[in-house]
Amino acid sequence: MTGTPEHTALWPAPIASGPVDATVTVPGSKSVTNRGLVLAALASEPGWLRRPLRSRDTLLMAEALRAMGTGIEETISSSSGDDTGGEAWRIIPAGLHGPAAVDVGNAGTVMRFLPPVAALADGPIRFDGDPRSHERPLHGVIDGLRALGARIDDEGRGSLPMTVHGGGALDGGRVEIDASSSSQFVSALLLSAPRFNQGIELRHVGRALPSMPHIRMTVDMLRAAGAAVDTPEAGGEPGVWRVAHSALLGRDLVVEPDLSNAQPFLAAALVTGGRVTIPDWPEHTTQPGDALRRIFTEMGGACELTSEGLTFTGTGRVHGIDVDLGDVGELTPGIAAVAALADSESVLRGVAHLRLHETDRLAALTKEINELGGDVSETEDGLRIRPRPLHGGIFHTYDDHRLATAAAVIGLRVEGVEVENVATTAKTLPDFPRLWTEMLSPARARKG
Ligand SMILES: O=C(O)C1=C[C@@H](OP(=O)(O)O)[C@@H](O)[C@H](O)C1
Ligand SMILES: C=C(OP(=O)(O)O)C(=O)O
Repeated sequence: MTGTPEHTALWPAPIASGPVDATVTVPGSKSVTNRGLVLAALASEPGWLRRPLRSRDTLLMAEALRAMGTGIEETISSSSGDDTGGEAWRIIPAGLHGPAAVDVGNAGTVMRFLPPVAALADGPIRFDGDPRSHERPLHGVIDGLRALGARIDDEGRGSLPMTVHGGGALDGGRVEIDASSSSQFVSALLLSAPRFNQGIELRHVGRALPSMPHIRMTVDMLRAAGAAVDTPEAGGEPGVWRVAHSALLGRDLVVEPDLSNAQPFLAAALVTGGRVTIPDWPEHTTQPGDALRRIFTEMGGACELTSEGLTFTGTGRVHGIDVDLGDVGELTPGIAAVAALADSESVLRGVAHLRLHETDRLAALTKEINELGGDVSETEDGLRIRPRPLHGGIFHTYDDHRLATAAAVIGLRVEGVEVENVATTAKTLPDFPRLWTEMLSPARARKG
């Protein structure tokens, strides 16, 4: 959260005139798309990403990899050759090289996953991004890469902007990092590790690691690309991951829908006592958004996973919740929005690291919900939310996509909520306003 917001464009959040009843097709996962791009660029043969997410974060990733020499062709695939239809990206790995400039925007995945790739490239790669990217932690990646043999010029900042002087190869080997401020430090070093001469033995030292499902996603995707990975969970040493040096295969990967971006739509079913179906909800996934089935059920709804997708049904009652969100931190803004509309108090724990996300999410949610008449207070590691009758007003979003979608959820039940800079949802869900309006439009309501 920084000073007075500069964006003045206001989007009147539509109120729900009754229970929503809709099917909402959610675009691909940001986390899977950006891991898929990195692994494909490091592979020894071309690969495909089908139904990739096309949003600011993923386009920045694609652009950065192109700048380092990777071929990425964006095509609309026909039904022949695959049964997914729609958009498909062909990724053609090539010798990675500088000089190049990478704009990370405010994408944690780009600013953290790409410096190890740049260390493998030949030549200088300059990294910079939005002002907020200078404040987001990067020390685990910088210190880790240096310990593995990389040359990085960050002018002593320990953060962006910086230049990675790629030497065309990296020794790799043993390294210790403190990844308690972001799981992405671990994912970043593991993703490129098969290409390090000695692979990696990565040890996390420090407080608890957040976002474990995202680390599992990294490990699963590495294994699917042919890498040999040892994890603490598979009977390995606690806090230690090992990746062997190996070639990576080019894959043909269909990207799952982004379950964290499904959150506001499921929340709409919950807070209006309606029903929303998300097609293609995966039966098994490492995405943290899958936890919404449990969390939103505890908050008063019910869900059913069928061949049609996930159908979530609200009952008209919304309960508070006491929950540790350390594993699923990116769901916090959406859960806070629902909690502000509940019939009892909520305590959201385990998310102190959200103070260093797109904005200080704990401060921003507290301030903005309280300005609508709410009673939210920050705890050491989260939020305490006591529901109060809310009123309309401007909800500032601090360039944070999840603040904007959280505000839209509140706006379903509170007349006169105006969301500042709803366009910031383009970070991961450019179509959000259209999808939201269509969900609410009677003409689009589910038939039968
Ligand atoms: O690896 C990933 O794709 C992500 C990991 C998490 O980061 P943190 O561990 O920094 O919270 C999550 O919040 C972010 O949205 C995406
Ligand atoms: C924390 C998030 O993003 P990033 O990948 O930029 O860390 C998020 O999407 O909620």
